[in-house]
Amino acid sequence: MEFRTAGVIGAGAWGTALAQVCVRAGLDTTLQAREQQLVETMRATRANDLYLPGVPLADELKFTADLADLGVCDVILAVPPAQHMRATLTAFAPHYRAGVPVVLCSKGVERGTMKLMTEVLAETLPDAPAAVLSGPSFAGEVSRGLPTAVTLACADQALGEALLNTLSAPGFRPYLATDLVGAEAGGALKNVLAIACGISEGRQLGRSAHAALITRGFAEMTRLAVAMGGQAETVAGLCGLGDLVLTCSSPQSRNMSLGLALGQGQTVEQALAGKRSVAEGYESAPAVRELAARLGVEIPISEGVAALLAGEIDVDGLIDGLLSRPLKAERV
Ligand SMILES: NC(=O)C1=CN([C@@H]2O[C@H](COP(=O)(O)OP(=O)(O)OC[C@H]3O[C@@H](n4cnc5c(N)ncnc54)[C@H](O)[C@@H]3O)[C@@H](O)[C@H]2O)C=CC1
Ligand SMILES: O=C(CO)COP(=O)(O)O
Repeated sequence: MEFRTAGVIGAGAWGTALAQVCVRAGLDTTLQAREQQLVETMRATRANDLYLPGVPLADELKFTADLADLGVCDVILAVPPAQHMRATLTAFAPHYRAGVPVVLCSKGVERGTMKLMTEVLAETLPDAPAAVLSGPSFAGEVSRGLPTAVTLACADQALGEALLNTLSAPGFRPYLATDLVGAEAGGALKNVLAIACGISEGRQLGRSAHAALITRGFAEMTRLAVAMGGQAETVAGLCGLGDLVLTCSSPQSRNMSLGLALGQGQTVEQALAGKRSVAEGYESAPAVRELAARLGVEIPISEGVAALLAGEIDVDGLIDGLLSRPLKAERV
């Protein structure tokens, strides 16, 4: 299996950064943006000023607004916000070539259906071999070539190995896994938990609270992932713990910075006002909450964040609720 050409769907910050990685990996790469104007600007300025300002884009990178142009690619990376994955893949379906692997790079759970991106893929492109790419990776850092390591999950070992070789690039080191559900659960949950860490930071609750939140957040991430059919070992890797630590530790994270604003007293509307970029934790929180309830899994931190975002409680209510839970044995 050899892949020479890559098509990246979605020219937000992460799609753009991954397109840079593909070029660095030696792939002939086309980045698709839904905004025609952005395509023209990127062609003219070699920069994505809308979603990833200040990063010079590789000379070899090609741009298009037309999904049909990706129909010839050997591998597809799907990077729209999770809530738009279904519509995006449905629009791509007429151009999809059977057998071409689709690497899902978005982090979230679909609202309403509570489905993971692999399930959305199976319903929109039923014949597409799936992989999930997820891990600690801020677009701004990766696009500049700063190093990181991520999880690449694929159920088919041979395809997984081929994708691993295809997508590894200087400074970008994927590790192979077979557990797609675990990889997806980690990426979706860490965004909700990062909002909680941001709130703690905004309220100046201290480093101890921060560490306690990450640790108990990891416990609930593991519980939910396992109940969904994933493996605890996967969640303990880059796509779970790794990404949780990153996202909870830096205001570079859109999710953590949303929490910071809430902790500092802004309303949800104020904190999101004028934002062009997506905070997936905000988008996925209701679905994560519903999923956990359906599976009978306790996720008190994420549940509290979902309740706060839904306007059911305020920040004090969230903190009091977490600190007044019954005392119990420490376990996952
Ligand atoms: N930014 C980052 O550092 C990372 C982001 N991700 C994930 O990548 C996914 C995409 O995030 P970003 O690239 O950061 O997005 P972004 O926040 O930079 O940009 C928003 C994107 O949403 C697209 N969009 C808006 N409305 C749309 C619609 N109706 N249909 C389809 N697309 C629409 C825009 O065209 C744009 O590409 C998310 O799931 C995110 O969690 C994963 C790893 C790192
Ligand atoms: O997923 C990310 C880093 O791995 C990006 O996090 P944010 O979406 O919170 O910015």
